[in-house]
Amino acid sequence: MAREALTLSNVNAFYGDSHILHGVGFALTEGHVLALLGRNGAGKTTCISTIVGFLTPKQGDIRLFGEAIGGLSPERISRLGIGLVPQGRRIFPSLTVRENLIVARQRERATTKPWNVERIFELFPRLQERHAQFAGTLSGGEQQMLAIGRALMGNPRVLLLDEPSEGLAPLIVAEVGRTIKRLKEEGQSIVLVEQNRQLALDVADQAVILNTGRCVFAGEASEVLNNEELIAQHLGVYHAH
Ligand SMILES: Nc1ncnc2c1ncn2[C@@H]1O[C@H](COP(=O)(O)OP(=O)(O)OP(=O)(O)O)[C@@H](O)[C@H]1O
Repeated sequence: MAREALTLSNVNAFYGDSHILHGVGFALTEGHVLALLGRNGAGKTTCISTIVGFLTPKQGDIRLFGEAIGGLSPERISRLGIGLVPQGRRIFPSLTVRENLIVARQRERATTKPWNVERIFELFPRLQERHAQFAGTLSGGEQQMLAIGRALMGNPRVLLLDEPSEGLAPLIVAEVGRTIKRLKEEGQSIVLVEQNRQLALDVADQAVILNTGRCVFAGEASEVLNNEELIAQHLGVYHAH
């Protein structure tokens, strides 16, 4: 039976006195892609920050394959197997592509097929071509590939992607979509935060919608795709280009 890779139950999180997440709960099934959707300010990034330990939940439970991780340090959580591709990519601009990957390496977890620089270059041949180039000189799409590669170097059991398509041209966005599908084929469990609803629902199995810090939907991604009412109420209008 499929296991729960990441489970949030009744998570409440604050920035100072501002109560941002109100009883958020959902479960990512192992090997699935879960699209975390919602308008600007709905609490998606706050949710990611709470999972990775940048923010301590005031209440609630967060589990990685059954092990409680809520409130642990970001370093611990990362070592236990949560990988993050942060919003805005955050690569090291003055290190080369290869160096960016090498510094992201972590002590190997017992996995059947650990990631290494060679495997990342197989996944992204473009990065191999540019391996000696300073990362700051890469295009936005290449930087996004590098950010994903850096997260994979930690052999995450769950990979969190925060708005990977942000600021990228449509052709590159499609490539990001193909990358996510390929990682899923390899069994990677993924939480995908996206403003680009079409991309997210195209690759996702599951979907969760946040509205002002509350979960207003959790179910199959296909249930959201054609649910005009749900979309109008919680996601606004999306203009496909
Ligand atoms: N550091 C902070 N201090 C105080 N309030 C914050 C902080 N960061 C975010 N917020 C507030 O928390 C709420 C949720 O923001 P969050 O960034 O999680 O939303 P989001 O769904 O990720 O939206 P976006 O797509 O704009 O990133 C917003 O009302 C925002 O103003």
